[in-house]
Amino acid sequence: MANYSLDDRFIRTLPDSTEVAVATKDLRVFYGDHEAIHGVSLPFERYKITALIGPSGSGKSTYLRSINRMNDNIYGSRVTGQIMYRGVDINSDAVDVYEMRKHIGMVFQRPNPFAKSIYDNITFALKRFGVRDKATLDQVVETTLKQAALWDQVKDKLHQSALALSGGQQQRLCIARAIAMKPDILLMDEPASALDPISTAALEDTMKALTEQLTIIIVTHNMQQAARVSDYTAFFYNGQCLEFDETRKIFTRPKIQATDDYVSGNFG
Ligand SMILES: Nc1ncnc2c1ncn2[C@@H]1O[C@H](COP(=O)(O)OP(=O)(O)OP(=O)(O)O)[C@@H](O)[C@H]1O
Repeated sequence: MANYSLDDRFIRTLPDSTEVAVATKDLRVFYGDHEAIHGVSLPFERYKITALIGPSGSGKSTYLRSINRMNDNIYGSRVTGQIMYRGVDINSDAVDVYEMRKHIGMVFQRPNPFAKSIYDNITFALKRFGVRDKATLDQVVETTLKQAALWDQVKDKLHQSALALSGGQQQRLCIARAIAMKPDILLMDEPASALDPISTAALEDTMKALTEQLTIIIVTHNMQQAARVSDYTAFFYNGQCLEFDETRKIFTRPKIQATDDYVSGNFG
């Protein structure tokens, strides 16, 4: 594999007028003594989709998970630096992590519905946060399933097990479940990796439609997908972000050799 210089970087600065949903500043993630993310500073524009790309092991998932502090759950991990959200550093000990995750939700690589009905999957967290009114819950179920492009397929079986749905349907249910909390930001870790092309296309349409109400940060190995859905792309290599720019620039005229080699398939 070519040995790329980690000093060779281009990180686009967004104009001051840009509304930034969340930004990391000098974010470092450690697993024990191993520093997996070496000081990444990136802004994520509100209501846009940003794709995180890069070779396996470059730190994309670690970085993504740190944004809503999922790394807190990993024994021995430590995160330093800032994660600025609405003027608050949510990497601070003072932050209520469960409350914060209502604003910054996550969808994982493998669909992980609860072993409950479709309806209960969507309403579970809302009920835990005290929403009891049936009409309100019914409304949330219908709205979120429509947003996730699943309503027509499941409206007559809302009380059947979510586990009986196909993989693509389960993933869209997990999106409906995540958006039921009305998050401001949705983190998606390779959400289409277990899906067929038709389900993937439906998922990408759903993502684009969701940008009317939220900001998406997605890890993907699929370059066509990054080019199709995202507004910005960040290229990760060896725990660093080497290039961050508008997606069309990353895929047509990247400024960094490593990015060029990666997006054109000449890497490694
Ligand atoms: N739970 C963990 N404990 C210890 N080390 C970890 C853990 N998760 C990831 N790492 C290490 O952190 C580094 C970055 O891994 P990460 O999974 O974030 O990369 P990635 O770019 O998302 O890879 P992939 O594309 O293969 O999913 C790797 O060296 C990996 O071995």
